[in-house]
Amino acid sequence: MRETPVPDLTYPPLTVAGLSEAELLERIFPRLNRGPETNDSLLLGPGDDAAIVAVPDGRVVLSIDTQVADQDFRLEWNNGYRSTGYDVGWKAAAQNLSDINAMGAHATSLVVSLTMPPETRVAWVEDFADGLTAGIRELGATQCSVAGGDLGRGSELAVSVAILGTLDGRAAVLRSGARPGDTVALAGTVGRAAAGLALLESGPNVSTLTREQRGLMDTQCRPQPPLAAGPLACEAGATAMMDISDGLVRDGNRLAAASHAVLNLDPAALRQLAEPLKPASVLLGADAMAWVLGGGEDHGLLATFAAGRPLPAGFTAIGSVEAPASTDGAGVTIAGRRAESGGWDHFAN
Ligand SMILES: Nc1ncnc2c1ncn2[C@@H]1O[C@H](COP(=O)(O)OP(=O)(O)O)[C@@H](O)[C@H]1O
Ligand SMILES: Cc1ncc(C[n+]2csc(CCOP(=O)(O)OP(=O)(O)O)c2C)c(N)n1
Ligand SMILES: [Mg+2]
Repeated sequence: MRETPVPDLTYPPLTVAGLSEAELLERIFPRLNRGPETNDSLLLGPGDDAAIVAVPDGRVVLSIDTQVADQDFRLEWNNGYRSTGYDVGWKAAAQNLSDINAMGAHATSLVVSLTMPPETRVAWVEDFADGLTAGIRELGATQCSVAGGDLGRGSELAVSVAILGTLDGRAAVLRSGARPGDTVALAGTVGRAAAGLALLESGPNVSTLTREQRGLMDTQCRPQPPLAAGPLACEAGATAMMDISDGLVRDGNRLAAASHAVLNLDPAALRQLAEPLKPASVLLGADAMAWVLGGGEDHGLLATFAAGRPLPAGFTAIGSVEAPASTDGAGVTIAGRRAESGGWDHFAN
């Protein structure tokens, strides 16, 4: 659990412009890598020109993801909630750990770059470091350390994380291996982060929200990707896998296209996924099914498994893989009918 943050009582509040880079780093370093675990692969951590990591498997899984203020989060949302540094640090960890999870791997280290306007409070940056550390630990990525990073000044607050992972000798699970007859399965949630985003953007004031509604907001601000499920799916012989960051149908279309297949989803399974989102959808006059089909950022896993195989822990069947009727017929269908895409596109949305 999160420790109660020490309030910043200085007035005016200390901002990053009031410290040197070295002084700011001195405040960040002790907040990183605080777990009891030791990471054998980190040979040299923060403090030199670059970090050094061992790659015992001979291969490294590598990804990068960026969050920019007002594109991926807001410091102040329309419902009055203020994203804490802790939220943004947690989400930076979660969305990057998720891409490693989606290959069937586990994360070993990451580097983080923070671009900040000069008026950013030092307390916010410290909270960011705490959130990053807590996200890694509490999501279960106990072998992942923060190997280093970068600080810079800019007009927008932006956070980039590049992350490394290992497959421990296994073959990765790609998007391209789904075959007709396979079961389509989901681990983690879909639609919760989108419902949370709708509450943050247009919902009633944050102070009036119920526990359930706060929980949806929390999924948007501090997502909980199912990190045990990726390596488990890999070991269980998943034929294809990806994480859902942009929406079930949009991402499902990507997996389907890579596999030259149709993912035919079961409407009853989709209705079950929508059911817990109903109260929030009624409150906002929104469509719970649209959140299930189009909502990104829960970072659940979409995977396919050979028919008849028991699904690994955490996965539920939501459909089956079929052969496309024509060469350009790959995509997602619901009970045989082509699904509308929706979902997130940075340049179209
Ligand atoms: N600017 C870029 N240059 C090269 N490759 C990119 C760039 N942006 C994205 N990609 C690649 O395109 C693929 C899809 O990217 P993205 O949608 O960001 O993946 P994900 O949703 O899993 O994070 C990834 O393999 C990614 O590495
Ligand atoms: C202020 C704000 N507007 C919109 C969104 C919704 N949103 C932003 S990015 C995104 C999709 C996931 O981000 P992306 O950078 O595409 O991650 P990737 O697919 O690369 O993992 C969504 C649904 C948000 N989280 N915050
Ligand atoms: Mg991904």
